[in-house]
Amino acid sequence: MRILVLGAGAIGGYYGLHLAEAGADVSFLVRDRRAAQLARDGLVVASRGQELRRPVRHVQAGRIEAPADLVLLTCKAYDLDGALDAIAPAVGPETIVLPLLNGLAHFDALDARFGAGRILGGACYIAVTLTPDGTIHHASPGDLILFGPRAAAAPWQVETLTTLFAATPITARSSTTILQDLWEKWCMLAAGAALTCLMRGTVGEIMATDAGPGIADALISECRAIADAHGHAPRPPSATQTHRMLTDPASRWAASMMRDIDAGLPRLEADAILGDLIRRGTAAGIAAPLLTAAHCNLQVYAARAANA
Ligand SMILES: NC(=O)C1=CN([C@@H]2O[C@H](COP(=O)(O)OP(=O)(O)OC[C@H]3O[C@@H](n4cnc5c(N)ncnc54)[C@H](OP(=O)(O)O)[C@@H]3O)[C@@H](O)[C@H]2O)C=CC1
Ligand SMILES: CC(C)(CO)C(=O)C(=O)O
Repeated sequence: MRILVLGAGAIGGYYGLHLAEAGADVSFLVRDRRAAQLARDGLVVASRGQELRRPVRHVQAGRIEAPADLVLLTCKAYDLDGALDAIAPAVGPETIVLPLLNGLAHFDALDARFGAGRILGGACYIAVTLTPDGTIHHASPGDLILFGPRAAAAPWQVETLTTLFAATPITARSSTTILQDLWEKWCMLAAGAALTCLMRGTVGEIMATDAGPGIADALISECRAIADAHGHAPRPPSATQTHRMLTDPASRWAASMMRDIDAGLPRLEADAILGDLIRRGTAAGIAAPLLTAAHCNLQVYAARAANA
């Protein structure tokens, strides 16, 4: 199976490297700066106390010669339009696209461009960061990836990808409930990103304040109400896990959007993760005042960064 990974960033690089290590036919579609890094150093992942480094095949936009069987789409939400232009020559009649972005906002653009039938759903539970030197740091104990068809039967690529992941150390599962999985991940992430970005701290730091635990509960409830209104209320294991994760007094976790703020990145995925959820709430008649305050806060951050 020919796999094209759009982006050799944190997510694309981590999963793509492990697939390549396991012998899969993987190429990375990258831009100039990353192409130079890959040519010089190979793809480098620091994970579980080990450094993995290997040369990888990479290609730049305009140089794609044949369709891929599977495209892994791993850009940030704010780069989606350019990324869709870049992968278009690799999407032939039989190609399947697996986006691994957070949230659900990307599906409208993907479905309109390539047709909903060929767009899988995918969600990752992992904390990985690409540093300026090109190394991908894996900071979470786990690396779960879920993927599956959103409506129709699974195409052959799903089974092949499952087999390929089985030859890696990654925890990977094909799912028959990927839309529900995506909503559960989104609820957890939106509540966690709103909490940690609004307060600019880790969950543990926030739990040590007077109002922190109540605000965490209220954010979880806002996300749940919106998901419920769309028929996707988090199931009990996810609800329990989210509550535990976002109220743990000993936790040093903050959402990746908060890590992006700490790193001074000028662009955030606030609209895809919070704005889109708030709009879906509004459409269903559900107010989300705390999510809205967090989104406003992040819009001010982005405006300041853009004007700096
Ligand atoms: N990091 C994490 O722990 C997790 C991230 N996610 C989600 O995964 C998605 C990806 O995040 P992440 O991997 O962290 O982001 P990164 O910024 O680390 O990687 C994204 C990569 O996409 C590349 N890219 C964007 N547009 C193009 C293009 N047109 N052509 C080629 N390459 C392109 C960027 O390249 P360039 O270097 O040229 O800008 C960048 O290297 C996000 O939606 C995020 O929310 C989900 C779970 C966990
Ligand atoms: C899985 C999780 C919550 C890991 O930090 C994430 O997706 C993020 O922070 O963006």
